[in-house]
Amino acid sequence: MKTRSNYWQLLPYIRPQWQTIVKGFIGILGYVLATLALLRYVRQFATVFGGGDLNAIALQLAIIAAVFLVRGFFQSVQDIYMAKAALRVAFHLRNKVYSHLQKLNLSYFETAKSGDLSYRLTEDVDRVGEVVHKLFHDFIPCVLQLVAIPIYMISLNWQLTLAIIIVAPLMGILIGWFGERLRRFSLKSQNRISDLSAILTEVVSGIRIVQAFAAENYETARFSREAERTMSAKYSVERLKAIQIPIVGFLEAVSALTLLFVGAAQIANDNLTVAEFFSYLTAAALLIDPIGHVTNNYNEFKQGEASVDRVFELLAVQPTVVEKPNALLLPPVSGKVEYSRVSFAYKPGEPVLKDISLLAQPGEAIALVGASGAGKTTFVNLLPRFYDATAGEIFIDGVDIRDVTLDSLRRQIGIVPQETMMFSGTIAQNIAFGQDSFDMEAVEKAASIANAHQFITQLSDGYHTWVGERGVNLSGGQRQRIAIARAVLLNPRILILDEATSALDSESEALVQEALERLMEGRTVFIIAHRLSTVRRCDRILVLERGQILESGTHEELLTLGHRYARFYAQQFSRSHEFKQ
Ligand SMILES: Nc1ncnc2c1ncn2[C@@H]1O[C@H](COP(=O)(O)OP(=O)(O)OP(=O)(O)O)[C@@H](O)[C@H]1O
Repeated sequence: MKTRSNYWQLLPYIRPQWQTIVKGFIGILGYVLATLALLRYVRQFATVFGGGDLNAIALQLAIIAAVFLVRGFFQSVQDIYMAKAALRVAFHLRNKVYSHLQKLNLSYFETAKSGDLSYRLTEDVDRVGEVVHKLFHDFIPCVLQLVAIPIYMISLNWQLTLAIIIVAPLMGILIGWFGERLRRFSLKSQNRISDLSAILTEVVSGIRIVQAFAAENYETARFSREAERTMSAKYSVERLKAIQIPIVGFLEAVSALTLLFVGAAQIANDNLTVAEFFSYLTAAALLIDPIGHVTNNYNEFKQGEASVDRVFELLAVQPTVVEKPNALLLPPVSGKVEYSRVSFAYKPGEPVLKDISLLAQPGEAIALVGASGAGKTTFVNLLPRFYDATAGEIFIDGVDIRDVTLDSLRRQIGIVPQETMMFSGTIAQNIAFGQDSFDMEAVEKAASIANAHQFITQLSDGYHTWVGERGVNLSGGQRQRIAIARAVLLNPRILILDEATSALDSESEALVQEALERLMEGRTVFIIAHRLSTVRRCDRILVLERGQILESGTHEELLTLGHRYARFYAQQFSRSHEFKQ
């Protein structure tokens, strides 16, 4: 059970804004003092009101107008600084969540829904910001007024004040009761919207599959079911609010009527003058607004708590692959890679790699072949520490990869994936991905080596052509060559290549092959190979089966051996048009 609200976790984000908050508080203080001054001048005005001295009345009204002006000024000060502080809290929180997200492991993203994550980073963080804003800009000033104004009222006439506050505890209990329910309903509603947005993201990214399977109606029905759930969750929130507001309003009205009655009785008993009652009524009227705000704020805080929970839930997810506190920088390596009795399991008790040992010399190209699910991807994913081996060690140039910083390790390993992801930006920025500033000449050179220069220069804006979302569409072969250019520019000693399975047209294929060969030259390469031409060219071929190295040797050696690889070759490579020699 939750004992402490997650709101407390916002403190480290609020604290650095203290200077701005103090300025805002000066505004609040000025505002409350001006409100009290207003009550005083209303009382003075009430004494001259019935006297017929128009000059005196005009003077009092002018003073009241001036006090209003001053009060308005302080209100602006408070609004400006508190808004600034709250927006900055949301800004830092959002950045923190985003950078935290980047450090989480692949395993997290394999199960997380991207729509849900983006909702947490946008809507939820916004709502947290709004809550902080409400707290400083609305709640605290209102609470101050709710303290200051009643003190003034008590000093004027305590019997009257007592009449008002009799209903207050009842209201408090009611507000609390409603608030807790609102929080629960809101959490449900928020989760529903998140689910909805997850479906949307899923379908947008997989629209080709949806259309190819003619699953539009199925997806529309699924979305509609989810949307209906979202609607009823929201409806529960609104219905609760709709019940709460009139109940609280009724209690307010009862207090006002009681006040009128007790006021009349006090005047009849000569305990109160009419002017005092005038001022008293103004004070009571000034209380209505803050009471309403505090009620609403309380609801919003309860609703916001759901967002705070969701944001901090994400921040609480710990990466499983972590750097040692005293991790060293991996010095430039020559590219010797050693797997020493490495085992790995995604789920305990279900090993995917079993006791694998391997020594790759600098510059050696190693092809990994094997049936789908044999563990090839898992094997290469251990090297940049996307996952950590469950048992055994991996060394690069004799250094255990768990002893060095992730950054220095990953910078020395280039990866060319099967599907190249383009990020929104220019072609040049995509080639120099992850670098703030880069040398254009080097980018062009890398593109030339990757056989990409020519097609890039033919694009409308050359290297400055926008790609990624809402950018130009590149063909599969062009994307692969961009990925190769990325790796060339990084110039790592170690390379991981995941060969694309989909066939390219023969011209494109030849360009990619040539680019890959240039890229591989002089580097230690692990390549998940699907094409025979690649496999044959490698120094060593590892045949993986059920997480173990079944055979190892050159193409010729393995063919002569006549076991698994030879069968594999006969079954797959010889008959597949993709595996051209
Ligand atoms: N994130 C994961 N969580 C749980 N199991 C996984 C995960 N990724 C892969 N596996 C399982 O681990 C085994 C090895 O998968 P891996 O992707 O390494 O094989 P592969 O040889 O690269 O296959 P393919 O050629 O199809 O990509 C498979 O049984 C797969 O289902």
